Amino acid sequence: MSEGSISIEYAMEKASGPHFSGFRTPTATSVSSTTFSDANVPRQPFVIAGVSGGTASGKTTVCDMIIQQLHDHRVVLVNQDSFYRGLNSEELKRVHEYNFDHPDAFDTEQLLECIKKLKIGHSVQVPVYDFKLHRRSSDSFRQVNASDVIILEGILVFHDQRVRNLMNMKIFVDADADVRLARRIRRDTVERGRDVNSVLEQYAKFVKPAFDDFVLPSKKYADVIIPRGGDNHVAIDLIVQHIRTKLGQHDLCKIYPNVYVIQSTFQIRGMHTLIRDRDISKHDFVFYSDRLIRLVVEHGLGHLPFTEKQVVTPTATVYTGVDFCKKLCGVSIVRSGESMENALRACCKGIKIGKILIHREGDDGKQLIYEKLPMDISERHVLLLDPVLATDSSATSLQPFLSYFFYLFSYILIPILIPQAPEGIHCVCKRYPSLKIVTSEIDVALNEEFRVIPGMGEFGDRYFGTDD
Ligand SMILES: Nc1ncnc2c1ncn2[C@@H]1O[C@H](COP(=O)(O)OP(=O)(O)O)[C@@H](O)[C@H]1O
Ligand SMILES: Nc1ccn([C@@H]2O[C@H](COP(=O)(O)O)[C@@H](O)[C@H]2O)c(=O)n1
Ligand SMILES: [Mg+2]
Repeated sequence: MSEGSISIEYAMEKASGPHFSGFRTPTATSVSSTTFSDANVPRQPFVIAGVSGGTASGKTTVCDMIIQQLHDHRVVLVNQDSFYRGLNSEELKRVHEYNFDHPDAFDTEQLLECIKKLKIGHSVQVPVYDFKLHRRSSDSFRQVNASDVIILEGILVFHDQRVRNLMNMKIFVDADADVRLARRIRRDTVERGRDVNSVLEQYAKFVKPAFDDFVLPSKKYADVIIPRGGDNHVAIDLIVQHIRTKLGQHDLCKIYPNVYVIQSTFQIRGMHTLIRDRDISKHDFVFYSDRLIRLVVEHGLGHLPFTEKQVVTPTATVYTGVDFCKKLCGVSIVRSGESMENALRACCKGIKIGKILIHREGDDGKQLIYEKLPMDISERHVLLLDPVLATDSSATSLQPFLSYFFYLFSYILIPILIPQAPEGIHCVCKRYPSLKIVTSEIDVALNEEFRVIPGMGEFGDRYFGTDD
């Protein structure tokens, strides 16, 4: 590898930011003069979730449910309401003419500053707002510590682009307008010191027009829309599961900088949901596995070193780009690794692909019994194809192969894998820190029978149709 290629690889990695969305290791500047929540170690949130929706749609209720279900993680809630500007005496005299539903009613600069601080691991003091007096408490604040998950909730949290950009996930809580109005009347008369007439008047004059002008137009930014709010247990479970998965991956990525999890989107979650479904048809299992494999392979190729390359465009200008790494080959672990060969061939024209077969005898008597590898493999980067790295014992079964290569050659090996168990990743990463693992998802754990949970069954059998 030339010096040039190293620096380009480094520059590209640097430009592409953290290897896992939302997580950034603390820098010297981010850890200056601050009180940190835990033992002076700045905690960086992994997930910043925005929850928006009309008044009384159930935002606060949904957030409470998410927080309750994520009880084993550190989660904090920040309400946009806390950033209402306090009214001055003139405004207070004519409070019925004040529009609390307009974006200008909030101190968005202060909200931004607060979320940015939490994002880099600082604790913040959030104002306490009084809906009866329409002002902030002058002497009390709520201390919010940086956490793994920050939920920002409010009618207009998607309105300002700068606030939106801080979110990894945007949820819109939907409910019929008449249901919301009925709830609002009940809540504001019981909890916010209003009478029915004032609620109805405020609703017609300000709340409904502002919903149409500002809240509803921001719904398009949502990643997930929850109809029926807190009654929609399925949607809330899915969101909680998604956050849990991301947090589990986050921990591993923190420990091993050589583990790369492709950024999860709801498309990718959807594909995992399908291939994990035991009732999916064989045809669909293969179809969605192929789609996922292709994504992982493309992502893995992005971690290979590049060299700089200049081309002349049809407009006779020079474009400075990069050249693909040419010296590579695949090695598939027979049999399930063969399911990844087509994707690799589709991405790398004419690529050489070798094979190894690891025969398993009992729990620890693993041995390599077959290998057919390209003659010049020592000059190539190797993409080791194995779709599932489950137990640490299955990871150990790769060790004869890995040790063999590391003994003979000193180049980077890049296995490409889909759903993984943390135990397997720990085992391989600890032993081979210079190897890179690229995966689409990491499972929660292994159960007592060493099966991956939630898992996806025997991948090879399901893919090649030998599971019945
Ligand atoms: N699914 C539901 N069924 C019945 N009442 C609900 C439901 N969701 C919320 N509420 C009630 O409606 C009111 C408004 O809900 P809240 O979660 O505070 O909405 P938001 O934060 O969107 O304004 C509260 O009094 C709450 O208890
Ligand atoms: N002093 C205030 C401040 C706000 N409001 C109303 O609260 C609504 C937002 O809170 P939700 O929990 O319903 O999202 C908003 O529609 C304001 O009209 C208020 O009445 N008085
Ligand atoms: Mg609320």
